[in-house]
Amino acid sequence: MRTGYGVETVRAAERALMARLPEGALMQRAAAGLAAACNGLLGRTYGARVVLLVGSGDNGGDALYAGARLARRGAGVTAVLLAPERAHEGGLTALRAAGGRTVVAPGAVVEGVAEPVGGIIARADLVVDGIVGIGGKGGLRPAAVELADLVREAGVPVVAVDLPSGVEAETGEVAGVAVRADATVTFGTYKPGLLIDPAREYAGAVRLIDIGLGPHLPGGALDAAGTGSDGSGTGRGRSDDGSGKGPSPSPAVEALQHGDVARLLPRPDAESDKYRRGVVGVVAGSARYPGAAVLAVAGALRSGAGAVRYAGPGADTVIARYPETLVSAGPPRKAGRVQAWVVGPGLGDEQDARQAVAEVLDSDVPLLVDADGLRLMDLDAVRARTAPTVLTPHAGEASALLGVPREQVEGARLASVRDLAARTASTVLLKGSTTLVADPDSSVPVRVNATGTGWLATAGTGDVLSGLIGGLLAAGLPARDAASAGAYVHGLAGRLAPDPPSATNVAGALRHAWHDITT
Ligand SMILES: NC(=O)C1=CN([C@@H]2O[C@H](COP(=O)(O)OP(=O)(O)OC[C@H]3O[C@@H](n4cnc5c(N)ncnc54)[C@H](OP(=O)(O)O)[C@@H]3O)[C@@H](O)[C@H]2O)[C@@H](O)CC1
Ligand SMILES: Nc1ncnc2c1ncn2[C@@H]1O[C@H](COP(=O)(O)OP(=O)(O)O)[C@@H](O)[C@H]1O
Ligand SMILES: [K+]
Repeated sequence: MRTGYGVETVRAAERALMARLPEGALMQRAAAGLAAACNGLLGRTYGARVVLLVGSGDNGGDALYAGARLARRGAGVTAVLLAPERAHEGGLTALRAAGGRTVVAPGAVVEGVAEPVGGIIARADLVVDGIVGIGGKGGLRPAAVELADLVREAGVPVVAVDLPSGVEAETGEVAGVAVRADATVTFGTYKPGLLIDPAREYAGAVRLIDIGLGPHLPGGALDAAGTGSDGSGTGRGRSDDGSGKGPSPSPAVEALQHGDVARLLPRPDAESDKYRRGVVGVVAGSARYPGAAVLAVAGALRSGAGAVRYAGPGADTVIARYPETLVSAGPPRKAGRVQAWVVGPGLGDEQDARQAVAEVLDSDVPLLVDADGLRLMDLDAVRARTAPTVLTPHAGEASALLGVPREQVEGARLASVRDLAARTASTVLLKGSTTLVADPDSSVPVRVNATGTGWLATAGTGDVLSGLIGGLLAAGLPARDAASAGAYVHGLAGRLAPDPPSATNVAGALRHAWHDITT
């Protein structure tokens, strides 16, 4: 499990750890990791030109100490100071002692000493972005924007310290200009912003440096380095430092990894039969969109469920393509017993479709609602359900349900998915470049899936996903696990399918993804 913690939680863990370490030790660990990553990126440090962008906080301090280390290995290091009088003192001293030099940023609020730095940045072999880290608030200030613009125009390689400056650590939102990094070296734990778009895109390749924070984070998680997260996300907090600030008792976000998904996927045993393995019912497709029925069934057939029932007008098309499906042309209530329903892909909006959605909403088994089903469902009926409900909107569908513009959902994906889950009392999977899965209980970490690829943005892949997750629900997975494991397998299938894949190819590649995960 990869976990991302919010800023208050990180700070509480940092305080608890710092209380046990000599002054400055933590920053030295961070700087050592950062310098090692820079050495790796530079290839040859001796003689390289390195430019540090240095803000007034500890993020700038990390950059300065790392710069000192690079200077001692023969790099020519120049620190561009955004606030010369407030830059980290120890870091400045270390850099100067190592032979590094400092210049004042053009927009810095000091009189008469600013130097043009555009040329220095343009000639750099590497820029280290230490403008601001987890202490950042709101969009970058004008002087920082000016530096970010210079870096973008220069097109030189950039390493961000802890976070790309300008992105929101807590949410993954980006208000205005932010630094675009090729790599981000982050300390102690991932931050949600490093895992969620649009911020994730600014971070480039993220490297986590273990600075000993893990045991002080709730749940004792140590992230991808893999030395301690129990993956339960229950997070009995050990981070309480007595400050009374009350950090969240669990990670804000978590991302399943191969091993986690392998443990979740159903596996038949000696006692299994097709009913015990779960029967999933698919209500999808219409005269207008018959293909959606086939694609949703294709996903369900590769979900590990014991059987797939199809109910609706696409029965003949489905049986012709997949003879193993149990089909009926009537309404869902006449289809026979199922352990979970999938409703919505390509359903259209005729009266029959409306009725079918109402019927499955009324059922007492887990239910996934997608696509047209999201438009046709009655929200009060959704909230009144006793069995788990999973909604799988893309940003457009989520915006309609929330009554906000689509851009607002795309810019604030974490807040949107949480809001929708709370409002609908459902597990919500928000599709897109990073798929998010939120539980109706807001204290439960949001799952982030990053296995996808832009190639998945093609018609019909969402239908395959619905069938797959529905099958996992029928097999008995809890809603959040079914949705996040389904997104993981589906994203991986998108990568394993030949480029450029169609939805049919993605469905076909599900078995390769499954095999890749479980063996
Ligand atoms: N936690 C850990 O375990 C460890 C943390 N470590 C490091 O410490 C970092 C956190 O340091 P931090 O707390 O000093 O905050 P930081 O990110 O430097 O920003 C504060 C400064 O930025 C300024 N500023 C604010 N918003 C701004 C904006 N929009 N645009 C421009 N400027 C803005 C703000 O100015 P002010 O509001 O005071 O005028 C203030 O001076 C963390 O990210 C990591 O790198 C590691 O060393 C070791 C382990
Ligand atoms: N840029 C992207 N990167 C990765 N995955 C994406 C991207 N855009 C869309 N996807 C994925 O593609 C699928 C598209 O689903 P959906 O929008 O419902 O399409 P359709 O309704 O045509 O089936 C979802 O799984 C979504 O997460
Ligand atoms: K930074």
